Amino acid sequence: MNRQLHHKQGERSIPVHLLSGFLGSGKTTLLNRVIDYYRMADVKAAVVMNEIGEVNLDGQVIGGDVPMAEMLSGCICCSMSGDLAIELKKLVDDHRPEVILIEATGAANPMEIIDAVTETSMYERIELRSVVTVVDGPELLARSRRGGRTFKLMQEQIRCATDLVVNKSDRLEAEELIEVQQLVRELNAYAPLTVTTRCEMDLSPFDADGGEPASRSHDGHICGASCAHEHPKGDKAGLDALANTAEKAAHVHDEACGHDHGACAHGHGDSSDGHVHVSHAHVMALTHYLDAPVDSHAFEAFVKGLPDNVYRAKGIVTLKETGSRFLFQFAYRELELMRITPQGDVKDVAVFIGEHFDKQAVLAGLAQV
Ligand SMILES: Nc1nc2c(ncn2[C@@H]2O[C@H](COP(=O)(O)OP(=O)(O)OP(=O)(O)O)[C@@H](O)[C@H]2O)c(=O)[nH]1
Repeated sequence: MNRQLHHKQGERSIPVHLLSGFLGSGKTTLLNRVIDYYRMADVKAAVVMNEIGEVNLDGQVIGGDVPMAEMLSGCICCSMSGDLAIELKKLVDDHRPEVILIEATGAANPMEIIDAVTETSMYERIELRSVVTVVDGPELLARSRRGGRTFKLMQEQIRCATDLVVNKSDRLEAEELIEVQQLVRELNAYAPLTVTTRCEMDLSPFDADGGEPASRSHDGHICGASCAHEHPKGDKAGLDALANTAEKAAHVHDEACGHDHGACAHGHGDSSDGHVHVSHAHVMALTHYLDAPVDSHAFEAFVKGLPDNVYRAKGIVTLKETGSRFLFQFAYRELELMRITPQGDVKDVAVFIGEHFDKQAVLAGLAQV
């Protein structure tokens, strides 16, 4: 059934694009490009930013002209999915945007967010148009060799995409790039796939008035307009079993919505409580406010020496040498500094994200810079 019928005849739904992808894969880089694209086309966009840490650092690089809802200190895919509905409604009521972009935390399972957005679309004039998953090419390759929970989460994010962006191709050899594409294709054979460096790509999938609503087919695959294909059931043996597990926990949605939830053929974690959910509780964040400028060399050495299980760090620091302020980004052992003039009253801060790392050791290291 046409979901637009939930709303007054003739009233257009606001397209929502969800940006998914693991921590540091390039979601904010893509978000910036898309916002610029909308600016040039004079399309009024609004953004929902979600960060695991207590501060919205990514929001610092987005211009102040874009209405933004911030959801901090948690992950919208679980504890905050109710809040997402409220934030979406508020954005629509207060700003009447023509398009909404949601950047999920890199630890988010897109399925839960997809559910929250589609639920909201039943009473608000919004419509999930695409789920764009940015894949960190080198990281996916490395994780595929090691396995583990983080690799599982990355697989979820790939499976649920309507559009796939294999990013950081500059850090892959030609044969590695082929391997990454094969890996991605095994997980999601349907979504259009673009290989990028710094998410440089054709942005027409984000056109505000183009495309069909993203919808979930019977086999759980979510597809958009560009997805003109048959959806074979159980294209991988293991997926059937996982889909069955998901089915058990499916809360069948209001009939009018035209689809039942939980039928997505993707692997989840525990389902002991009957609620199937991939566990990313192993991902933890440390937010620390800095009360003094840092020495640039000592800071660089500290960040580069962070333990391997801290796989993402970002923040704002003031450099002792010049007194200027920088946004720092550390993803997969690469550090980048960008000079900024923070908007509003923003303190110097460092956020570290990783798996079971020793917070005290990180703080002790930071105290030395
Ligand atoms: N080498 C390389 N670095 C990239 C590329 N794309 C993004 N980066 C860098 O990777 C880091 C993380 O990029 P972001 O766009 O902030 O990633 P994100 O997915 O928003 O990160 P989280 O919000 O922490 O999940 C930044 O330092 C980017 O400049 C790329 O194609 N190649």
